[in-house]
Amino acid sequence: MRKATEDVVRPEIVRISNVSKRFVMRKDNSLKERLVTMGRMGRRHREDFWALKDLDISIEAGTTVGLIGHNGSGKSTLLKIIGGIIDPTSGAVERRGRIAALLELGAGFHPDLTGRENVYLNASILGLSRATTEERFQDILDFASIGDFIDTQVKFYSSGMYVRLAFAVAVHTDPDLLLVDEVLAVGDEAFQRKCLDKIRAFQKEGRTIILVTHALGQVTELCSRAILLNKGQVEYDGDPRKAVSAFRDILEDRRLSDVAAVQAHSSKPSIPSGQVLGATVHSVDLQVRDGVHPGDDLQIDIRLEHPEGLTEWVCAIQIDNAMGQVVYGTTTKRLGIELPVLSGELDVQFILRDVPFGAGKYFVNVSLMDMEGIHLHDLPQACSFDVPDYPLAVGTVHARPEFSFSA
Ligand SMILES: Nc1ncnc2c1ncn2[C@@H]1O[C@H](COP(=O)(O)OP(=O)(O)OP(=O)(O)O)[C@@H](O)[C@H]1O
Repeated sequence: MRKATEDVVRPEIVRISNVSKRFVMRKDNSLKERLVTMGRMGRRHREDFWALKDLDISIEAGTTVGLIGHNGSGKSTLLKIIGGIIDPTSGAVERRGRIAALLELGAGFHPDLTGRENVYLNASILGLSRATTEERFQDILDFASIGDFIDTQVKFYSSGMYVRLAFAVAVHTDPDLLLVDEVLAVGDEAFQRKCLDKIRAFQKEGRTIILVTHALGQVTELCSRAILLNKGQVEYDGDPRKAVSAFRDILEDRRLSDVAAVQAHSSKPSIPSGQVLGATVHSVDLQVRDGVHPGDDLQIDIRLEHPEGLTEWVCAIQIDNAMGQVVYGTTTKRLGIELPVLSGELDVQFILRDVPFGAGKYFVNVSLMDMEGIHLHDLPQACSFDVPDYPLAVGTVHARPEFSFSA
């Protein structure tokens, strides 16, 4: 087995020079338009789309690089270009060593062949001799753990079984460079853990891994470098934590403009039922620098209005993390608060003591409800706050870790 190359100058394993990729999009017009333009189809219905623009990236051997970015930012296209599955429209890609690629499901295996036949076919495409494949076959089978399905045609496999076998073959072909595109998300948790262990073993052996993932925790945990793509260009390249935080900023900008668009299109209720006009959130201790820190008291100021007077009502807050999962919620009803009549505008405040949020971005949603819990008006993502990185742990909950052992 190879040794990690920690203190050696690392050679370049991939060089991407001035790479751009154009796709031609066919615009489907209505049947009427198609009939009218019949015989003159072609260019009028085709549109160039640049999935990647002028990329210059150099990847050193022995590093683990995460490619992140929102849907359609070009991550898979870049990975396919690195793997030589597709060619760039312009620019050059140089690579060294043996490559194993786990790209989209369905690529690489022949549906009519059995798992066993596909292992031999796939291994030979990846450069392994038949004798070596035979030697490693049992290991591949053990890793995939798909049992008797190995002699079934792969067209009958579930997506999980498929990815198990594909990953097992890829990691047993002794690759210098392993490319993994999101496919790991398909397997069950136990298998994902097994794959992550294998990736860690590869790292120790000094192999290079390029990973496309939407699991941002994986990026900060596994990668030594992360590249953030945005509209086919490199937005950030370097420290994984900084890349993830820059990505969250992009996500927030998109979210806010989506929310603004929804609000602009949603018509006001015809019967006046009250409104949440706005909300702000900040740490009660205004001395506190950037963001909200674990242990701070969080203050949410909300402005509500009702034109005619609402006698029995409830104000609710819900805090979501950047993945849209609810992490906290409460209402004035739960707190047993008797509210005054809501007539005209009114400011209310929630103070959450001693908040234990883990690093990341959080969104505050505010609702005005009646006593039965019927929503009279919602203001989703009314405001947001950031909790800075905590080097000792990841996750939505903050807790100070301590560790001890006894022999
Ligand atoms: N074969 C193709 N023909 C036309 N357009 C394509 C093709 N492959 C990708 N695209 C377009 O290129 C853009 C980048 O796609 P790509 O799959 O690389 O994005 P991604 O960042 O991997 O997205 P996701 O996170 O959704 O997987 C998208 O707008 C996509 O529609």
